[in-house]
Amino acid sequence: PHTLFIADLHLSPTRPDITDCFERFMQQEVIHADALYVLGDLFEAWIGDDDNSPFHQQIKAAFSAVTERGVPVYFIHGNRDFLIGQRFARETGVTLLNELECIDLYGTPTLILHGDTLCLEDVDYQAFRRKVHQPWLQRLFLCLPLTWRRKIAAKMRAGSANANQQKSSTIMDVTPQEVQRQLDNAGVTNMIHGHTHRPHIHQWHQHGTAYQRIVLGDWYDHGSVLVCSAQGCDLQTRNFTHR
Ligand SMILES: O=C(CCCCNC(=O)Nc1ccc(S(=O)(=O)N2CCN(c3cc(Cl)cc(C(F)(F)F)c3)CC2)cc1)NO
Ligand SMILES: [Mn+2]
Repeated sequence: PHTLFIADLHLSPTRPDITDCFERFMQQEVIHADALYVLGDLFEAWIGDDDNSPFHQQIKAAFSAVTERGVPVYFIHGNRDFLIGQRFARETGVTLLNELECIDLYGTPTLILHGDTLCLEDVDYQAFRRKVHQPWLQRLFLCLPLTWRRKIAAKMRAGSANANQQKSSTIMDVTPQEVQRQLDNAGVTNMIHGHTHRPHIHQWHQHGTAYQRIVLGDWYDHGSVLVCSAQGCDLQTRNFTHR
């Protein structure tokens, strides 16, 4: 019995190699798991559940195949796919979670989140996030014709790509004080998140207590999967096949 965690796949029609690896992972591994948690940035972009392209249908079918076999799949929004909604959940059987959740991981209470809310030094991003998380703006955006949303999204992805290149790598990492604050606020000692694309199992002590923070890796040039069981957690890679 084991539980699987992935994040930051940034699935897009331009990267069929990532999609192939993801589909193989779903068909061969997730069907045998207790559960799968997707901790955000599953997609490189998401402009509404009504964007029903063949690519989106392909990914949705991969989720339906495992949820219909009784394997629960949970999703936490990332900074890219924050507009994934109830229609996607209904069509795939995926359960949407809040941005911060505490789960019982084989007896260890564990805080799970995407991780972008831990990066307090990236003030531009935090301002962007506050803006696009306003319910009225989300409702307005989702009312626009898909063609308009596609144009706006293309501009914004170009914008965030070049903004990211200019940021120093440290501001793109988590703020340690915020990590500790979130753990102590929840009263737990274990955390799993993605977003920073810096896979690692961090372990430290604070006032005589042992803490652990597991960061999931992105799927840019190979898959990254966290396999957790009663025996503990193991951060693993999955190779892409040559196409
Ligand atoms: O990625 C990283 C590094 C950190 C990068 C941070 N930057 C980042 O995430 N940027 C970004 C995220 C999503 C997209 S998008 O294409 O999916 N899409 C664009 C249009 N969206 C929208 C929604 C609303 Cl409510 C309102 C509007 C409005 F009002 F502007 F029109 C637009 C919906 C989402 C484009 C860029 N780490 O993993
Ligand atoms: Mn992210």
